[in-house]
Amino acid sequence: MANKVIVVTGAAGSGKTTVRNYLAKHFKMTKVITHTTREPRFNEKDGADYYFENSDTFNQKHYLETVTYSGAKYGSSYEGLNLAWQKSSDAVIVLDTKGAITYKQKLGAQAVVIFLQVNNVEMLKHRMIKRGDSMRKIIQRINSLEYKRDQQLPAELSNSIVINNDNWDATKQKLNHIFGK
Ligand SMILES: Nc1nc2c(ncn2[C@@H]2O[C@H](COP(=O)(O)OP(=O)(O)O)[C@@H](O)[C@H]2O)c(=O)[nH]1
Ligand SMILES: Nc1ncnc2c1ncn2[C@@H]1O[C@H](COP(=O)(O)OP(=O)(O)O)[C@@H](O)[C@H]1O
Repeated sequence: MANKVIVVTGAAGSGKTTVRNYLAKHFKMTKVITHTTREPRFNEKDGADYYFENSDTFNQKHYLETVTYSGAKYGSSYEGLNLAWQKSSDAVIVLDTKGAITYKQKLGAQAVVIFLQVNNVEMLKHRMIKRGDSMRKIIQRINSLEYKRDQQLPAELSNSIVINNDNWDATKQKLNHIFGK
């Protein structure tokens, strides 16, 4: 079977990580772990949520693409993608919209992009609070250009699957329909 990667993108708090975990659990997709220089959140584990790096170790990997998002560096390595493909032909990765565009350009039909949106952008903030992010981090994020940019579907991703994630049960139904359950 040809290798594929599902790219989940959208604004912070739109539900990307939740969707990724659901696809990994119910559709036997392997998560691609990406690299970041941001600090781990209280419940995050190195190697499971991200590879947490400092600026030296970050620079030692081989990247398909890297971005700066809200003051930290993020990058998806060839090592990470190939490791996922060794485990299953379907992989799933969470990226900002800039990374999703690069993935689509580099991987073409091998990359299937899902863009998540919510109707009310105030919801995004409430979800970050619920997730346990610190107020300082939330304010920094909300004021970042990347956060505002990722609320809109970019023109380069106009052929993506767009899912409104206001309601989790409705989102699950859509994912089950798309991925055949
Ligand atoms: N382009 C790119 N974006 C990434 C990568 N890893 C994570 N991201 C994105 O970086 C942004 C910030 O991620 P994070 O700090 O975990 O915040 P969260 O999205 O609110 O959980 C999100 O849009 C992630 O999808 C990567 O390797 N490349
Ligand atoms: N449809 C939904 N309705 C309500 N809460 C949701 C929904 N989808 C995700 N969440 C919650 O919102 C918070 C942010 O979701 P998360 O998946 O971490 O977003 P992202 O990875 O896009 O930043 C989490 O606490 C998650 O459980």
